[in-house]
Amino acid sequence: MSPLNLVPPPEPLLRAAHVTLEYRGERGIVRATEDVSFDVYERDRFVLLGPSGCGKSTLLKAVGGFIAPQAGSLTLAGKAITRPGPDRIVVFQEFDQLPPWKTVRENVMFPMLAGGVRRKEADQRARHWLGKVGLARFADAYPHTLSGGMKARVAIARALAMQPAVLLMDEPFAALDALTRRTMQEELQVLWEEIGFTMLFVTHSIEEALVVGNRILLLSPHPGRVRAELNSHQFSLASAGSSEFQAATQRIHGLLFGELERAAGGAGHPTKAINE
Ligand SMILES: Nc1ncnc2c1ncn2[C@@H]1O[C@H](COP(=O)(O)OP(=O)(O)OP(=O)(O)O)[C@@H](O)[C@H]1O
Repeated sequence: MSPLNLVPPPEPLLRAAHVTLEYRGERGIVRATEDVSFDVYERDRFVLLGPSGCGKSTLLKAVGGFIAPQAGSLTLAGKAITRPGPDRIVVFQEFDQLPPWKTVRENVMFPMLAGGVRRKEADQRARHWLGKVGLARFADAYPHTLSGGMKARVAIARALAMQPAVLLMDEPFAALDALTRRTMQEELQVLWEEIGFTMLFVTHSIEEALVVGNRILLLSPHPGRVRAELNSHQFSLASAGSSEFQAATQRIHGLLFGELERAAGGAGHPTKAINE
């Protein structure tokens, strides 16, 4: 034992190390992110925040195993990510990803059955998770009869029923009206408190990042590079109107856009590091 009796820090569940991502098409190479590094630990609600086009979705796709980095590496529990897998399930904002000819319960069962889970167990797990998101009564309804918020809940139930190591969420609430969006953020928080899953959440809304996340990675405009990383566990929907919340919003805005606004002659906020 070392004389200082130091406890080694926990290993990250998900590690992005110097990740550069590119698209190669007929019109040449588009660099989406450059040299991006971050660590996600178990039970983190880790948010990728940045302006449109900074490569947030591309990073999520790479973590999902749909595209490979040009440089750097992505590892989950120490193993290189090389392909999609049931340990990383993505929830998108296009809820019409729910096949309309399947009932809500069949929609939740579908990926489990495709992954080899027996029908009886898939059915039990679907009912369990639909109960968790408050949709037990709608198990036999068809998606077109549901509101946008209810479809979002089905997508979340379907993802969590797969028991992924990391839940990947790509602007899942962006298409919802403001009130429903807030409700969904709150429900996600309640689910997380109850279950304690690990989540990687993409958004370009500063307020959403502060409410949903416990840690936020700020990315620069295209191509996305890391601007800063900060803790945000002290914020929730309840604190959204507070002066502390407003101050954090302003500071993040400055970190994200300060240089751009100064370059454009605007009243930008100074880019100072956040060391919380
Ligand atoms: N399939 C593709 N082929 C070529 N370029 C792409 C492709 N998908 C995205 N890009 C480009 O890669 C860059 C990053 O895109 P990405 O969608 O990851 O950004 P984002 O931060 O998620 O943006 P938004 O918030 O608008 O969704 C952009 O310049 C985009 O035009």
